Amino acid sequence: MIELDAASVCVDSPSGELTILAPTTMTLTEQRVSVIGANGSGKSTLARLVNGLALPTTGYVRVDGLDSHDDGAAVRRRVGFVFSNADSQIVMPTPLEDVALSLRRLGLKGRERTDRARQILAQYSLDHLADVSVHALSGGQKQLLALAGVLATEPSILVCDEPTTLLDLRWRTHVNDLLAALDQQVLHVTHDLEAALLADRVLVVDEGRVVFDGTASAAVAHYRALMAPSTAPHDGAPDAGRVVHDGAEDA
Ligand SMILES: Nc1ncnc2c1ncn2[C@@H]1O[C@H](COP(=O)(O)OP(=O)(O)OP(=O)(O)O)[C@@H](O)[C@H]1O
Repeated sequence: MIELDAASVCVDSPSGELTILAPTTMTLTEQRVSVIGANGSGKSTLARLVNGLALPTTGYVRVDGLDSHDDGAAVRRRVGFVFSNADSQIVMPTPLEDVALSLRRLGLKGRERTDRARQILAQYSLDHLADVSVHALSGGQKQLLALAGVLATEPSILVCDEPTTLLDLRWRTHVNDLLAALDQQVLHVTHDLEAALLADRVLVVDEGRVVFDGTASAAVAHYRALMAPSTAPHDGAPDAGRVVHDGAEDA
């Protein structure tokens, strides 16, 4: 379970303190939560808050009851993070070594760790590439490897920040299908509205605040209206979500 309690993120800028995420309060218990919104709206900031990569300037973030400020290491162990560019995540020369490195976190050593890494690669149909250079992998294979490496650490929650943005349609579908089948709670930041439509709950972020929170279809409709030139965004159906204004919601 993810809880944000008046959590905001501010950064220093040449013109003074800049709020990049306004105070946000919400509890996310749904298995599949998507976050959509324009470029630069604050989606990644929200995602980074959830796994402790960013700390709230005000308020609190708790994951399964653990405070990201006081228990940062425990939160990061619990929340796996997948980036859009797998190159920023893969650090070892071969897939086998990369997954084996992730497994160090679980305390596995030597032969046991190598065997487990091979099993994990096989699970993701990457076993035939176990010992090749990671530079030889396609973009899709790299993203799959990054995902395998994160899931190897057995996180209880997975945060994916636009994991399919750099992938072709076939790989995008493959990665989305894998995410959909996971037992973990998944917070999926995406520009892929088809994927967002499959979520149990969708947050729309705009100009540093969550402006809509509700069912997938209502949230996507809200986002489309927000993005349409010179069209005022309209509220979702009352039972399908809520428009959020400064932490309060419309009746
Ligand atoms: N450390 C920082 N200093 C100054 N501005 C920042 C900092 N981090 C983020 N920002 C700004 O905050 C805004 C939100 O960034 P964020 O990466 O969360 O957006 P996003 O919705 O994920 O965008 P995209 O879809 O393009 O990835 C952007 O305008 C970004 O430039």
